[in-house]
Amino acid sequence: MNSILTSAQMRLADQHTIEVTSIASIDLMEQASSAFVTAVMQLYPDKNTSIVVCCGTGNNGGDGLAIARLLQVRGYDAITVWIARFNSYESDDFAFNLSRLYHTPIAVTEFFPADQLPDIHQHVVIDALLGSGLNKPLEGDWLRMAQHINQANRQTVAVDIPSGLRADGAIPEGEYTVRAHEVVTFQRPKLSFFFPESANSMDAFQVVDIGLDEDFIESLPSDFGLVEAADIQRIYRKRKPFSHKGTYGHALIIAGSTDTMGAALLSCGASLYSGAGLTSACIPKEGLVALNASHPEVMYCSWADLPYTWGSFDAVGIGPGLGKACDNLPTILTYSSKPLVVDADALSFLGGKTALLKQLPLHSILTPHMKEYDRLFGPHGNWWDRVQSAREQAVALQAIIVLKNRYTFIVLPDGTVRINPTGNPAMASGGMGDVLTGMLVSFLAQGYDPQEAAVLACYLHGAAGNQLVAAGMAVVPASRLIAELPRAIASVGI
Ligand SMILES: NC(=O)C1=CN([C@@H]2O[C@H](COP(=O)(O)OP(=O)(O)OC[C@H]3O[C@@H](n4cnc5c(N)ncnc54)[C@H](OP(=O)(O)O)[C@@H]3O)[C@@H](O)[C@H]2O)[C@H](O)CC1
Ligand SMILES: [K+]
Repeated sequence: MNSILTSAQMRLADQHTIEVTSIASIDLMEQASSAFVTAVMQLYPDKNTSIVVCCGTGNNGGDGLAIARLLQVRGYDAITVWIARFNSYESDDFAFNLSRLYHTPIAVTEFFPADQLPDIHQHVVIDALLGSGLNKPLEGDWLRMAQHINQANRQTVAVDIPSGLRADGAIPEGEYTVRAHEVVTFQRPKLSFFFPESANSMDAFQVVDIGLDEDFIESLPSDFGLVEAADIQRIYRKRKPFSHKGTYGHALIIAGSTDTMGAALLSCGASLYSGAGLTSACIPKEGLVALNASHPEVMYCSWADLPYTWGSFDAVGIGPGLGKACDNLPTILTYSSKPLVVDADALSFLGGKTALLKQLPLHSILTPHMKEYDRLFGPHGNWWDRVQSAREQAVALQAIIVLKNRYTFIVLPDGTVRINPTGNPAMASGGMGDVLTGMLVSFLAQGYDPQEAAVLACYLHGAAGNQLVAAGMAVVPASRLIAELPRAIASVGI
C-alpha cells in the first residue's frame, strides 16, 4: 500500500530527504523537474511543440523555471517563460533557477499586478504558478492568470498539482483553479485527486519518483493509503490442489423482487464467478426460471427455509433489488451472526435506524454510493466531509464502509481509509454495485477477513473493467463484467 501524505507531511519528507541524503534542495528541485520533463516528452514527443511555462515565484515556480531550461537542453526550442510577479516573495531555489535561466536563449516575460496578459498561442501550457504551498483561494491577479490560461484552452500540464487546487481538505464548491489535462505529480498523488470535486481541475494524473526517502514516507502515520497490485498479490490465496466446493465456502445472496430480479441475478453471478464454492439465492419464487436460465449453478433458498438453512452459509449479502422484503432485515439480524454485506435497498431501509445499525454483526461491510450514504447518515456538502463522516461511522459501528465512486474509499473499523485505484468510466452503468456485492460475499464465504475481502473485491471489480477496456470495449455492462472476473482473478494468480 502506498501511503498518501498531507502537504505538511510532504514538506517533512522533503526536508528529511535533504538532511539524511545530504542532497541540496536545489538538486532535489532539479530531480523533480527532470522527472517532469521526461513525462512531458512522452506526452508531446514532437520537439517543435511550442510551450509556455507559467511560473509563480515559490518552489512550484522554481520547478517551472528548471523545467523550461531542461526542455530546452533536450531539444525543445519553442519555449517561453512567463513569471507572475504578483507579490514580492521569491523562494531561494526560484531565484537560483532564474539566474540559471538567464544563461539560456529562453525568452522570459515578467507580469506585475494589473499587467495585461498576452494571448496564449502556444500548443502547451505548463502550469507552475502555485503548488502544494497554496494556502488560500486564488484571487486578484492570480485568479485572472488562471482564468487566462483556462480560456486559452490549450493542452495544459500542471506541475505537481493544478494551481489553486488544495492538496487535501474540503474542496469548496466553485473554487477556481487552473484546469489541467494532465498533472505530473511528485512522489505521491495528492489526496484531493481522489475526490470527485477535483474533476473540475484535472482530467488525469501521473506520479513521478523524485527520489524522496521512501522508507521515511512509509514510516509517517497516514490515514489514507492507495491500494496497489502488490497488496492484492499478498491478500489473494491461490486455490489449493485437492480442494473441492466445500473448500471455498457457501455464499447466500438475499436479493431481488418481482420488478428488480436482475439485481439479484447479477449479485449471484458475481459470487459464482468470483469463486465461492456454492452460491445460494434467496429470491422471490417467480425469479427461479430466470435464475436457472442465467446461472444454473446457483441454488435456491426460500424465505421460509432461511431459519433452518442459515447455519449452512458462510457469508450473506443482502439488499440488491430487495424492495419491500427489506422489512425482514430486523428478523434476519436476530439469526446467528455471519459475515454480512449490506447493500442497496437494505442500506436505505437502515437509514435513520441507529439501533438496528448497531445490531449489524461486527465488521459487516456496508456498500453505499453517495446518495445511499447520505440517506444512512445524513446529508454532506462535499466529499471530504462525507469521507470524514464515514471514518467516524466505521469506528462507531465497527463496520467497513465501502463508499463507492470513481475511486472507492474503503473505510476500515480503525478509521483509516484504503483508496481503490482500479475502474474506469466505461463501467459507469447500472448493476455494477450488485456485482460488487456478489464479489464481496463470495470472498467472505471463501474465508477472507472482511477488510481483505473489501480490498480484494473493489480492486478486482475495477481490474476486470480495465481489462475489458484494454481489450477494446468502450462500454462495460455489469453482466459482461461478471464474465471477466475469472480472468481478473487469474491476473493475480491461479
Ligand atoms: N517534496 C516535494 O514534493 C518537492 C516539491 N517541490 C515543489 O515545491 C512546491 C511547493 O513549493 P512552495 O514554495 O512550498 O509553495 P508554492 O510554490 O506552491 O507557493 C509559493 C507561495 O505562494 C503563496 N501562496 C499560497 N497560496 C496563494 C494564493 N492563493 N495566491 C497567491 N499566493 C499564494 C504562499 O506564500 P504566502 O506568503 O502568500 O503565504 C506560498 O509560500 C511543490 O508543489 C513542488 O512543485 C520541489 O521542487 C521539489 C521537492
Ligand atoms: K501548479
